[in-house]
Amino acid sequence: MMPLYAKKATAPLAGTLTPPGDKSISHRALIFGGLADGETVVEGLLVSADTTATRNAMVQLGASVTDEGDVLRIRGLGQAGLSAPSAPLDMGNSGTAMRLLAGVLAAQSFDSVLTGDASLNSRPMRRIMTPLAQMGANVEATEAGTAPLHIHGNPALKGIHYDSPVASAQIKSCVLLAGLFAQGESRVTEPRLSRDHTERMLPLFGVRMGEGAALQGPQGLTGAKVLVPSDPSSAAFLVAVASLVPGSDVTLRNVGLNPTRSAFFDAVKAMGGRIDIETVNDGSDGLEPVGDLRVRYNGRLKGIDLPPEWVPAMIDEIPILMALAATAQGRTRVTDAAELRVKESDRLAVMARGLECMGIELSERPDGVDVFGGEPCPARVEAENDHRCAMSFAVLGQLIEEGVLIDGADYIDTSYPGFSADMLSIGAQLERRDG
Ligand SMILES: O=C(O)C1=C[C@@H](OP(=O)(O)O)[C@@H](O)[C@H](O)C1
Ligand SMILES: C=C(OP(=O)(O)O)C(=O)O
Repeated sequence: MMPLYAKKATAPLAGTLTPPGDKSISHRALIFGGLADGETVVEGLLVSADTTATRNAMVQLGASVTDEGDVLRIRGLGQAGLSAPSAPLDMGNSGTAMRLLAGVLAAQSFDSVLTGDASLNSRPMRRIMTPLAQMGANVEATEAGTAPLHIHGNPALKGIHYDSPVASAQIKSCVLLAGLFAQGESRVTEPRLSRDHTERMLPLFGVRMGEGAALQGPQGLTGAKVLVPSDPSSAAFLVAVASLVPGSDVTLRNVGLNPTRSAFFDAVKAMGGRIDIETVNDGSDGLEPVGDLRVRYNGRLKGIDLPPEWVPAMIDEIPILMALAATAQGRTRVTDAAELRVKESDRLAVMARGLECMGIELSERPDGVDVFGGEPCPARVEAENDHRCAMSFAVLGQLIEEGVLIDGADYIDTSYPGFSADMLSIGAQLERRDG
């Protein structure tokens, strides 16, 4: 595909829109629905390359999934109902799809293979192989600990208490999913709380959870109705662009505000941005908290020291935070964010190189970065097929008269297929253009 070209917005951005469905919740709805007895109905599912990989995998394992307008219906297979896939399961670009399904497949009575694209097949998988092995699973990876994963199913897993060295919802969910099939309790603790969608959603499917991330196995799921809110990680780009372009006033509807996901909005406010939130659901019913966000330009942002305890709750928003930091007054410091180096790309490095091309001063450390805000200048940058880096550069381009040309921007569809359309609808300047 041609590079993406983003250039200075000619007028304040304005409008109201509903960002796409939450990717994390959509993956879980597809997997849990496929495992459940009976029918699951999903409203607001994200349809993107990543979630399509999960959907296809569930179908290869025997589930039936049908679309009815905006509603998705999954006829689940029940606890013992999955069948052996006749080919490797291709998870594309999606770490979540691979790591969550590995937990399910480790406990089956058949063997399976999980693979992905070049990015996914270079991401670390020992982080799930270690706890799965402790449960009695047999998963083989390459010598580097990467996919393809050859999973020799073992229906006689045993529950464990896993004290994860990393705050990771993918590790936590992998263990809990395997735990649904295992004998005894499975419990995961982590250095900081990662997104808790699995813990919130399993009870919807009739699973009895223990305190925190814990459950007693074996337990089956029953079909449920899932309402998927808009993805705060996708909304983040719109919040950012409205906070950067003078005079902007943009409203985002139905955005997920789970506290384990919403720290980016706090960071924007700490930088001086203006976000007014109208609560739609405060989450006291145990479901996902949701609200409408009105974002208004509020002057030039200022740099902050990002509190390290906020990082897990905005783990996918660090690239767009770095883009904001590039134009803010003063220094922004990010620490305790080494996880960024093992996402779809080394996000700290890809963002740092791109911002440097735009003339921004910064210094990188193994676990973070200092960005010294300035005036980004026209440049050609490389997003290395990382959707979030590509969208972050496109947001920053809205401040640059002669624009920024973004190579490696073809993977935006993994999380936000409507990104360009949504940006254009509020007045941003974006197009595909010949290099
Ligand atoms: O569980 C999930 O849905 C996700 C967890 C996070 O990954 P880690 O668990 O590796 O932190 C996040 O980066 C990813 O986009 C989605
Ligand atoms: C890290 C991400 O996703 P995943 O780990 O599922 O590939 C992301 O969407 O930013």
